[in-house]
Amino acid sequence: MQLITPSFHHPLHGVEQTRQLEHALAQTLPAHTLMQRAGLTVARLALAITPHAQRIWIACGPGNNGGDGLEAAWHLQQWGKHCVVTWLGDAGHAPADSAAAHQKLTEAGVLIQTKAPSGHFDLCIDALLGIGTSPREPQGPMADWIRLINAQGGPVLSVDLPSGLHADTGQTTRLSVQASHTLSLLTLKPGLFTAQGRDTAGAIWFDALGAETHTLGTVKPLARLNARPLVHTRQHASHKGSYGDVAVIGGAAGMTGAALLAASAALHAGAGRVFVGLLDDDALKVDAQQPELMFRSFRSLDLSSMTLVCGCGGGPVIQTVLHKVLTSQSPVVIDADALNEIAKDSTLQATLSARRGQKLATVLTPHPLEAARLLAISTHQIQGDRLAAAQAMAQRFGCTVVLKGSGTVIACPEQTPVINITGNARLASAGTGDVLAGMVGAQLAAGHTAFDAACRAVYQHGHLADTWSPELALTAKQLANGGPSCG
Ligand SMILES: NC(=O)C1=CN([C@@H]2O[C@H](COP(=O)(O)OP(=O)(O)OC[C@H]3O[C@@H](n4cnc5c(N)ncnc54)[C@H](OP(=O)(O)O)[C@@H]3O)[C@@H](O)[C@H]2O)[C@@H](O)CC1
Ligand SMILES: Nc1ncnc2c1ncn2[C@@H]1O[C@H](COP(=O)(O)OP(=O)(O)O)[C@@H](O)[C@H]1O
Ligand SMILES: [K+]
Repeated sequence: MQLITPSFHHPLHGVEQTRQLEHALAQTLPAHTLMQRAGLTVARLALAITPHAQRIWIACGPGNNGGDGLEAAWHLQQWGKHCVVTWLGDAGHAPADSAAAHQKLTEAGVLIQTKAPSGHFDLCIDALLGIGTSPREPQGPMADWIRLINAQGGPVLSVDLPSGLHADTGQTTRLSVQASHTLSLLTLKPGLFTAQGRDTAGAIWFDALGAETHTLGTVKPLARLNARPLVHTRQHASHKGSYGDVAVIGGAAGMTGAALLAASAALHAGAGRVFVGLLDDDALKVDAQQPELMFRSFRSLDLSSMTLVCGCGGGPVIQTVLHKVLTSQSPVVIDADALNEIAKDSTLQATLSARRGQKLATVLTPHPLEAARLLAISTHQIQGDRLAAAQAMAQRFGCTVVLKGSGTVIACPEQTPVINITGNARLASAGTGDVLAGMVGAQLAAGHTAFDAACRAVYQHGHLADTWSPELALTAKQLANGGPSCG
């Protein structure tokens, strides 16, 4: 069993893949073994997180998630805990593993109740729903028990998934369990890490139930967790040309700041030289706070020799430069208003898609609303299945897509998508997206592929937020500078 941390690189399997693995593994083991292992590991974690808990409520649902709870209760009872077990199942109709667990617990003399318990519990174990969750709203006792678990206010350990959270998408029913810990069994599920997942699951633990890593590798995962990027030490005999040039194109009248943030971020993320092509003719010619940045008119930029970060603060006028940017042979990051203009224009969309045939590196960095415009669907639909939405955009435009938000998804045709778990809601502040675009630009300029550049930058962007001092405000400017202590 292990606690999942951002540096943990792991495949994420959805419901279908998890069932395939479960089936394959169960055939190699005596009956009920997987559920017995699940129950034991749940009981062990319960003990680890609340060693002094005496009164424990184990709320068990009608399926095999409930069976895991019954098995856990058996162990906790053996270890001297006062277990209050409630079950929504029916011994005559329960799945075979759960029915066996029910019989074992009954034979041990544990009372299994059907009514909601009263009083306070030192720990609630939520074994109501796992990967069998359907999107229908919980009703009756299931709904009452979820409310009661959430009202306890103490630690809640969810078995496999917080009840109500969908394993594949991270969507929840309106009523769902708010866990402080979740122990994901056999596989890690993508829904734990994106959309509502991170808010409902609490600390996420994983137990492979004895499955070997190579067994998990036999079924293609839906996604992977983003890995901490390797940091390469710079060769002594290198120079600024070794790290590439970035040109930020954007900053229409009144929106210079967004372009400056992206440029500053590219500079601090290691680009050799950073140019700024502002779209406002009356704009800055130099930034005294950041004299390293070189200001040029868009027309005078040699687009063929640099990585282009296009769109930050671009306004509608960005439309006038997009054809030239998209037909350049350079690596390109497309953000913000450039995405909105592409969404409106089928000719630009075709130009964008044509870059794939020329093997040109292209990264799109939409937030959910920009993604919705690109796919001509609603933000609600994007958020309803973020993995599928990022993959649809990557496929449609033939490039790498960074779908931002909690659990940013990075997708690219023919690659397993990646979910990033660094970062937190302190990033919900104006300009942090511009900073990310600049950071992706620096990684592209350093020579990484579009997918790797996106994965590296997204990880680092979130990591900065995770290690930010709690006493200090997180602003985009300081994020661009690499952190609050950096000026
Ligand atoms: N996979 C593995 O490797 C292993 C799996 N194990 C465990 O098994 C779990 C999967 O078990 P599972 O397939 O029986 O599904 P589960 O989550 O118990 O739910 C199904 C039941 O809930 C009901 N129900 C559904 N949605 C509902 C709603 N919204 N509101 C109300 N009710 C709803 C549904 O009713 P129905 O829709 O059929 O009417 C059905 O009765 C898995 O997560 C893990 O914990 C481990 O033991 C060993 C290894
Ligand atoms: N709640 C959150 N959790 C994690 N990351 C977040 C959260 N809110 C915002 N972010 C990150 O902050 C950045 C915001 O980007 P964006 O919405 O484009 O902002 P802006 O347009 O103001 O620059 C993205 O990288 C996004 O993933
Ligand atoms: K559960």
